[in-house]
Amino acid sequence: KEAEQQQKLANVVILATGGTIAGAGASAANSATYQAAKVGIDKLIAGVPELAQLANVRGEQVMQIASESISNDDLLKLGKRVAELADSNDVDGIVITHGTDTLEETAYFLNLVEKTDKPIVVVGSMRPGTAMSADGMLNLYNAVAVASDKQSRGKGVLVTMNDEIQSGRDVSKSINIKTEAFKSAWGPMGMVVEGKSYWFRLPAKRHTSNSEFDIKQISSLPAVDIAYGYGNVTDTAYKALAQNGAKALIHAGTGNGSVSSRVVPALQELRKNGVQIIRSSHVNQGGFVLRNAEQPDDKNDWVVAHDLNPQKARILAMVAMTKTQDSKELQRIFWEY
Ligand SMILES: NC(=O)C[C@H](N)C(=O)O
Repeated sequence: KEAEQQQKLANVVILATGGTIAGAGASAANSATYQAAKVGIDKLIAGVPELAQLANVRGEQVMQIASESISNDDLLKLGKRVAELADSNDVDGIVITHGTDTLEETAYFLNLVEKTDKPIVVVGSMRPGTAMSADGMLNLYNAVAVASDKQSRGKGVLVTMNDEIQSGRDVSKSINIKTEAFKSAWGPMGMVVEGKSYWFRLPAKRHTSNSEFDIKQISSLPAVDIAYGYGNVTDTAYKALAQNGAKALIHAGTGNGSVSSRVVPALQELRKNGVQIIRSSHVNQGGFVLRNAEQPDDKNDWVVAHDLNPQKARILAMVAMTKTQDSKELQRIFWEY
C-alpha cells in the first residue's frame, strides 16, 4: 500500500543553497538577528514531515551561503544542476531553497536559461527556523506543493512566499522586516493554501522552454555592473566600473531611468568605447522606463530595461550578452523577456 502511494506521488528534489530559511538565531525572539546558512537540507526536510504527503522528496546541498554572497559562478553551478535534474526521467519538480536578498535574481536567471516545462520553485524565508512564527516551514511546504502540481508546468520559474505564487521574473523583495516581503508590480500568479494551488494568471514574457537561452551552452557570464542615480550624483562610479572591465552598465536611474546632466557625457563616451548602457529605474515596485523618453536612446545607442529593476536588468544583460553584443538585439531581448 505504501509503495503504491509513493508511486502516485511526484518526485521532487530540493536543492539547498543556504539563506535565512537555513538560518539559526540565539533566541526565539531573534527574528532579524541570526546567522543565515547554518542548517543542512536533511534537517530542513526532517523538520517538515508533512512534505512526505505531498511528494517523494529528496534533498541536495548545492552550497551553504547567505544569498548576498552569491556569485556568477554559483549561479552557473546551480543552473547546471537544475538542468541535469530537469532532464532526468525520475524528477517531476525542483525546489530551490535560497536566501531572500538575491532570490529574485536567481529566480529570474533560471527563468531565462532552463529549457524545461517541469516546475521550478524558488523559496526562502524572512525569519530563521529558530524564531517565533518562523515562516520557512510553510513556505517550503508550499514550494513542494507547487513543484509537485502538474498545473505548475510551463509557467516559468515560480516563487512561493507568504502563501502567494509569484512569477520569478516579476517578483522582488520589497521589505526586509516582514514575512509579506515579496511583491510584484503586476500581482501574484496564484495562491497556495493547505497544499493546494489556485491559479489566476499566466506570464506574458518568454521563459524556460520558450527562451532562446540555454544554461547548457553558457560557461561564463560577462561582467555587468550597476551604478545608482541620485541627486548630486557624479560620473565617478560609472567610469570606475567601466575601467574595471564592465561590458555593460545598468544605470539604476531615478524615475523613468532619467540620467543626470553631470553623468550623460560619460555614458555617451563609454558607449562609444563599446560599453552597453542600459537605463533602468530604481523606483520601487513600479519602475517603467520608456525608450526615448527622458533621454534620446536612439541617438545615444542606449538600451532601456523597461519594467525590470536594476538587479534583474543585470541578470538579463549578462545572459543576453552571452549571445549578442548588438544594442538593437539587446533591446529586442529586453522587450521580450
Ligand atoms: N531572509 C534572508 O534570507 C536574508 C539573508 N541575508 C539571505 O539572503 O541569505
